[in-house]
Amino acid sequence: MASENPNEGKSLADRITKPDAESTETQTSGGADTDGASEVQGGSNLQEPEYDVEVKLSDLQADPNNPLFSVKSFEDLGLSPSILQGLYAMKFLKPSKIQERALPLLLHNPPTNMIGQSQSGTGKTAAFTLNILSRLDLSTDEMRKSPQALILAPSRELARQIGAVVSEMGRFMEGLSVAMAVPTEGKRPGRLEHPVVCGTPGTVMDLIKKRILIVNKLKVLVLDEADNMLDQQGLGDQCIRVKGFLPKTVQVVLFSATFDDQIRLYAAKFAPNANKISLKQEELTVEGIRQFYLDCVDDNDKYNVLVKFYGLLTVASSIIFVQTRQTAAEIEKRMTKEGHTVASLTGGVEGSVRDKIIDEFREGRAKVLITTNVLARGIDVSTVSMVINYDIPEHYAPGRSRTADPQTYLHRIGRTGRFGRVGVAISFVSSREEWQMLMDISKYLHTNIEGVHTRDWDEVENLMKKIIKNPRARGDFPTTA
Ligand SMILES: Nc1ncnc2c1ncn2[C@@H]1O[C@H](COP(=O)(O)OP(=O)(O)OP(=O)(O)O)[C@@H](O)[C@H]1O
Repeated sequence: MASENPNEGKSLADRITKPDAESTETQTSGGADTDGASEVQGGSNLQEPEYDVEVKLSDLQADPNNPLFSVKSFEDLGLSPSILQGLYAMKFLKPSKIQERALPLLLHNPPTNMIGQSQSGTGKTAAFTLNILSRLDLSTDEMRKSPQALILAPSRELARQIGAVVSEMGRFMEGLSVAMAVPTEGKRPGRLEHPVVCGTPGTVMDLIKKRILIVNKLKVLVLDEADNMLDQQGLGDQCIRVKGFLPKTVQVVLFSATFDDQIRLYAAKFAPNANKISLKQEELTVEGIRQFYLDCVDDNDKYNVLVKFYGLLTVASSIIFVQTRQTAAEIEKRMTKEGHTVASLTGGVEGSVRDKIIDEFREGRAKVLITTNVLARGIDVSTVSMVINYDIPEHYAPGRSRTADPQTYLHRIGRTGRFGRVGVAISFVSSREEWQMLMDISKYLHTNIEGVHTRDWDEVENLMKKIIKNPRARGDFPTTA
């Protein structure tokens, strides 16, 4: 089907310099102390040395079995010169598979809804952002002040991260500005007069009701982490209410790394007649994330193992996921006492304090982030080379036997291994029940989670170091004896 994208066929303006390939607010809070699920943000710049990144990334993007593979270039996708300029400034040389597949469908006119699935860290943000930027009308002052695209995300951190990506990718587009719709301290000065608005559902709903956010010119609605947004009662209701205020013609775009069968049906109602890009169950995990589990004697022993682990390893950055805010606070206290610089961010923290904590981690001032599921999704910090599941992710079902939550596991471990990098995910197991939950996750994801013996810490150290040393996934990992 031929694309009717208005930018198609336009030649590149001379001023665009393509980099040389050779050189180159959370509303989620599950229970009293167990945070729901949400995500973080991230700058889009690769933080590894350029020569290393470029050479190896191009290998990955030439492999048809890799989620980063593509045959087309960004120019082939019919993007405008100013957008291409933004992409090249970010050192995006080639689209990933999801970008290459989704963009022609998203850009086609008349606009069609989309439900898109792709593994963690494979560039879904750019896929929906490029559609938004391509559809904006910034030709008049009035339009530059009219919200035309709305992006909803489950956490304050993820909303901020996406907002930053949109601004960066569109920085050569005259008249582009992005407004954040996340909880603020104090009163808002006035209307949100920006073509792109990015926020969390509760705040967005509130701003629409107060007529601070005027939505009658809205063309695109994106739900990032859509399964999570539609699945959680509070968030789902708010998303539906927000959509109810938007013009009927709005293009609804849903993206996530996971859509289980039930949510898929629901998503199809939220985004009717959508183009769909789906993954098979066995395609959900990315090759670069090596998964292990460590046996701990009991719940108390988990902390000893954690300290031992951090005593051995100096990894670039790592995230420790726990089930409750109390556990997060306890680990923070104890690790700080041991001399580690850690940051802890849970649903109990609010507003701009959250921004400070996540920025501290992003900028590498704190190398360890302790968090709950509130940051399980979307966070993009490329230096994260290790994720620890201090507690195995499980569904909150009081009074019933414990059941594993494979989707949350997948999102948590996906905070490492971003865009072809390698990473290690380690889950702590302190009972037979937890081991069974982990095996259920492994079966669900068709993935191998290897046991590591804590009897021989030298071996543990060597293994982790070998994996983390290699910045890109190449399929030649060392294996356990
Ligand atoms: N075409 C590209 N070339 C180079 N880097 C890219 C490209 N597309 C995206 N990236 C980088 O890859 C990283 C991961 O992208 P992104 O955060 O969009 O992943 P995602 O698919 O949304 O992951 P998640 O499911 O965890 O939310 C980001 O740092 C982004 O800047």
